[in-house]
Amino acid sequence: MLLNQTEQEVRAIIGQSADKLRQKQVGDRVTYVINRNINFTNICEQHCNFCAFRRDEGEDGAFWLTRHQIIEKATDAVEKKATEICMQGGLNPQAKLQGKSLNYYQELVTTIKQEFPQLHLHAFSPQEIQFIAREDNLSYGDVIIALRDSGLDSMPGTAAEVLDNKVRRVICPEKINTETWLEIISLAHSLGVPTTSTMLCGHIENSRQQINHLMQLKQLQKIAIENDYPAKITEFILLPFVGQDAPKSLRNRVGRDQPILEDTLLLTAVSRLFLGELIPNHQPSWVKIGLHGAKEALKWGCNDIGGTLMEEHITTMAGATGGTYMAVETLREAIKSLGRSYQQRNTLYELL
Ligand SMILES: C[S@@+](CC[C@H](N)C(=O)[O-])C[C@H]1O[C@@H](n2cnc3c(N)ncnc32)[C@H](O)[C@@H]1O
Ligand SMILES: Nc1c(NC[C@H](O)[C@H](O)[C@H](O)CO)[nH]c(=O)[nH]c1=O
Ligand SMILES: N[C@@H](Cc1ccc(O)cc1)C(=O)O
Ligand code: SF4
Repeated sequence: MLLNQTEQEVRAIIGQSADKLRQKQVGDRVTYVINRNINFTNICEQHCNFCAFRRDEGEDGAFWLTRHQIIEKATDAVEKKATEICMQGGLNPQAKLQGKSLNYYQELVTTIKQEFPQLHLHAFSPQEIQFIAREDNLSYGDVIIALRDSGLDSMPGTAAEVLDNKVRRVICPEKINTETWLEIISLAHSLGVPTTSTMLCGHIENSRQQINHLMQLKQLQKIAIENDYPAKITEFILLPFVGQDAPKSLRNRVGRDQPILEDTLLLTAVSRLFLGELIPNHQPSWVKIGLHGAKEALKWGCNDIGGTLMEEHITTMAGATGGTYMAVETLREAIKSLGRSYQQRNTLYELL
């Protein structure tokens, strides 16, 4: 099993194989996207054991942005030439309009899209879709169609964590299970909404569970392609767990504050080898492993350096040290220093 290799020389060979495959599949060019995160609230009814972002209503540090604040952030993003807004939030049962969660989320979408129709709105994880459906007693399809028709362009494949119900019962016992995550992502593809895919790694999961996670992503992509769905998975992003300020239960069990870069790189390489031609775009998270780590990951199978983000709260609140904003020039310099060329892309990996 590749993931169980501990010797540095053996790991290096796995990395080189992934790097070669990356080169063959997508060439040497490294892409980036100019985007802005907007986390509209951190008030959340759930209590995931890795999450330092969530707050109860009224608790210290709880926030809930107004429409005006959201427009201000989007305006600033457009001034900085952003093509994408990435929007996710806590699951806040108070976030309703005329008694409906869907109305509130649709208003989030139209707030941005009416003002800036050219912006690509990448928003709402499968967990958020399930939350709206449950609150309003709607089907997942009803929710996705309504948001899509209001202007939602694509969805983050977050909330995947590790697609293993045993792991989920420990790290996110209140979250949707594996089957529901897969169902909602596949439904989005069939309804013409592209998604990304992620894995929250480096906590309690074992290598068999990591491989099984990748296998399920592969299967999802096969379903989208074989059924000729109008959308599919655009990229894979490894999200290494940051434990420093995460809830003590998980932090102490994992026993470390920051991700181990060497392990992240090995999994980066194995993900490239394993997902193969089905998911050709791979992105590291500079928020979680730093720009230095992201540059390394570009030698271990990644071909994209991610987004400018402009602000980041979720893992920064967990103690991530990678920063919250990367200027375009910084991303380009990082790519150039590897002897590779850079290219701006949009959310769907079309070159700009
Ligand atoms: C915070 S949620 C926001 C959307 C929504 N509340 C949900 O859970 O789907 C987005 C993702 O952030 C990631 N995340 C949260 N805390 C993290 C941590 N301490 N380290 C690394 N990733 C983390 C998880 O993968 C999670 O699915
Ligand atoms: N790695 C992180 C991301 N990545 C997502 C990208 O920025 C972008 O939205 C995607 O590639 C679609 O174009 N976003 C975060 O908020 N935090 C990360 O750590
Ligand atoms: N917001 C997620 C990262 C993310 C965002 C959008 C994506 O499509 C994928 C990953 C985090 O901080 O962990
Ligand atoms: S990961 Fe998402 S659902 Fe879980 S507690 Fe954090 S904000 Fe809430």
